[in-house]
Amino acid sequence: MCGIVGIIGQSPVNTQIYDALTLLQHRGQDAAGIMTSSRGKFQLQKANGLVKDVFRTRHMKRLEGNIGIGHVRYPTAGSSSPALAQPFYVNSPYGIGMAHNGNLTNTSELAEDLFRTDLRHLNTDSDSEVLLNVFAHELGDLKKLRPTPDDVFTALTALYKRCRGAYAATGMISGFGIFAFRDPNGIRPLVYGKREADNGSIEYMVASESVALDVLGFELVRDVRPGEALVITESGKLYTKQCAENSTLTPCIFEHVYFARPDSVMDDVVVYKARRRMGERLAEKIKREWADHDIDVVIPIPDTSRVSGLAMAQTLGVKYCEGLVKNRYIGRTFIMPGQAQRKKSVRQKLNCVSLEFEGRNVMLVDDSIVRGTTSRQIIQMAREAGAKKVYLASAAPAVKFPNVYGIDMPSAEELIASGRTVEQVEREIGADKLVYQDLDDLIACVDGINPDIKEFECSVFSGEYVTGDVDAEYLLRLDAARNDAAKKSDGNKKEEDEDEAVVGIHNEVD
Ligand SMILES: O=P(O)(O)OC[C@H]1O[C@H](OP(=O)(O)OP(=O)(O)O)[C@H](O)[C@@H]1O
Ligand SMILES: NC(=O)CC[C@H](N)C(=O)O
Ligand SMILES: [Mg+2]
Repeated sequence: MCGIVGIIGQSPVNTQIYDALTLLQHRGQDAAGIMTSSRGKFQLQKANGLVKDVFRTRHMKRLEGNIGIGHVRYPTAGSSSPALAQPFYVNSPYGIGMAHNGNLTNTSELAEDLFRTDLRHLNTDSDSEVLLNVFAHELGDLKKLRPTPDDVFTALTALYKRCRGAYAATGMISGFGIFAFRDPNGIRPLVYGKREADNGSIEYMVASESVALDVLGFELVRDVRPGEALVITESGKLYTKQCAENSTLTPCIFEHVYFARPDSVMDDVVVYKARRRMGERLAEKIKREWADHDIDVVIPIPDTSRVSGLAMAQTLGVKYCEGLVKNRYIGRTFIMPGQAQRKKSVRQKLNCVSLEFEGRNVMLVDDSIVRGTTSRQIIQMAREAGAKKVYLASAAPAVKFPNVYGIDMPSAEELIASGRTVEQVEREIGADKLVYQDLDDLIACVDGINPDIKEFECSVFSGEYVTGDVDAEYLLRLDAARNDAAKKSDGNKKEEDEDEAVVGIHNEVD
C-alpha cells in the first residue's frame, strides 16, 4: 500500500504535505517524497526512509509553492531503490509529476507499447513510472500548447482504456494545477476535501485516507468514485468527470482489516466500526462453535487488532487486557521488505506483561495471519510468560492467495495458510486452538453501509481477482519476480544503486 496526497492552496503547502505524509506513514515506510510547483518550476525531494528522516529543514525550504503532491512508498513493483521513490516526473508535455498507490497488472505490455509505439523512455522498473508515461503520452497526443480540464479528462479516458489493475493517483501539471483519479474498480482508496483559506478562497486536498484531511483541517467532501477523475486548476476551480466506462466499486477489503487507520472513513465505511464488528462476529463464531470455551482473558496483538480484540472480549463477556506492550519506535513489521527484518522486528516490537499470562488460558487476537511471522513468535512468548493454554483468533479469514493490487504478497508459498488446513496452521504456529473469521462474516462487517459497493476485492481470501486479467501464468511470473529470494538478490542491487545514486535523476541534494 502506499499513501498519496495532493494539495492546492493559497499559501506554501510544503509543511502541510509533510504533515499529511506523517499521517499516512502506516501505508508505506520504505521511501517518501514531496514535489511542489512554484513559478513554473518543480522542486522535488525523495529518498528511502521514513518521512521524518527524508526531509530536512534545507529540503523543506527548497520545496516552495502553493501546489504540491506527496507519497509514502511500500514497494509492490520493481526494487526498493531510491530511484523508485515517488513522486515521478516527466518533462513532456508541460512538466508532470505523479504519485501512485496500487499496482498495475499489465505493466510489461504497457512498457513495451510505451517503448515501441509511443517512443517514450522508462528509467526504472516501476509500474508507477509506466502509469505516468501513459498519461503523459495521451495528454501530449492532444498537441495543445496549454491543456484544459477537458484535455486532462480526455487523456485519462484513454489511460483507463490502456491501464489495468489498481491505481489511485494524484499529480500536478506545470502551469495548470492538480489532477487525481481512481481505477474503474476503486480498489485503492482516494478521498478529497476542501477548506476556506484566510482570503476566502477554497483550498483542496486529495489523499489516500480521510485522517489526513481531518488533521489538516480539511472537510471531507467525498470519495473519488471508481473511474472518476478530478482536476483543480491553479485558480482554484474544481472539475470532476466520470472518465471510465463500466466502473463498479469493488474496494479492497484488506484496507479495513489491516492497512487503513481506524479513524479513517473509506467509501463511507468507518474503519473503526468495521474492525469492531470483526471482533463481534469472531466472538459470535466462538459462542456458536465452542460454547464451552475456557478462555480466561483476551489479549490483542498490537497495534491493529486492538479494536477488534476489545469488541470480541466484550461480546464474549471475557476479561480484556493489554498484555503485550508495543515499542512505539518500531514501525509496522508486515510491510517491511525482508523476512529476516520482519522476524527480528516482531521481538523488538512486542513484549509480554507476564502477570497477564501466568496460569491463564489466553486468547490472543490478531487482525490477520499472513506469513505467520508474528503469531509464531507471540505464541512462544506467551508460553514463556507462563500461559496455561494459548489460543489465537484472526479477525480475517485465512490468507491463501497472492495480492496483485498493491499489497506485497506475491507468493502463495510464503503464506502460512496456503495449502494448509486450519489444524495444520494451528500446529505450524504452535497454538492450542486457532479460530479464523469466516469470509461471509468479514464481508458482512463492511457490507450494507454503502449501497454503491456491490462487491469487495477479497482475492487474498478467495483467489478471485476482480479485474479479470489475473491467471495462473500471471501469478507464476509474479512469484518468480518478487518472492523473498528474488527480492534478496534485488537487495544487493539496491546497495549498488545507492553507491551510484549520483547518476540517478532522483538525486538527493544537500
Ligand atoms: O502473519 P504476519 O506475516 O506476521 O503478518 C500479520 C501481522 O502483521 C501485521 O502487523 P504489523 O506489525 O505490520 O502492524 P500493526 O502494528 O499495525 O499491527 C498484522 O497486524 C499482523 O499482526
Ligand atoms: N503499494 C503501492 O501502492 C505501491 C505503488 C507502486 N506499485 C510501487 O511499487 O511503488
Ligand atoms: Mg499486527
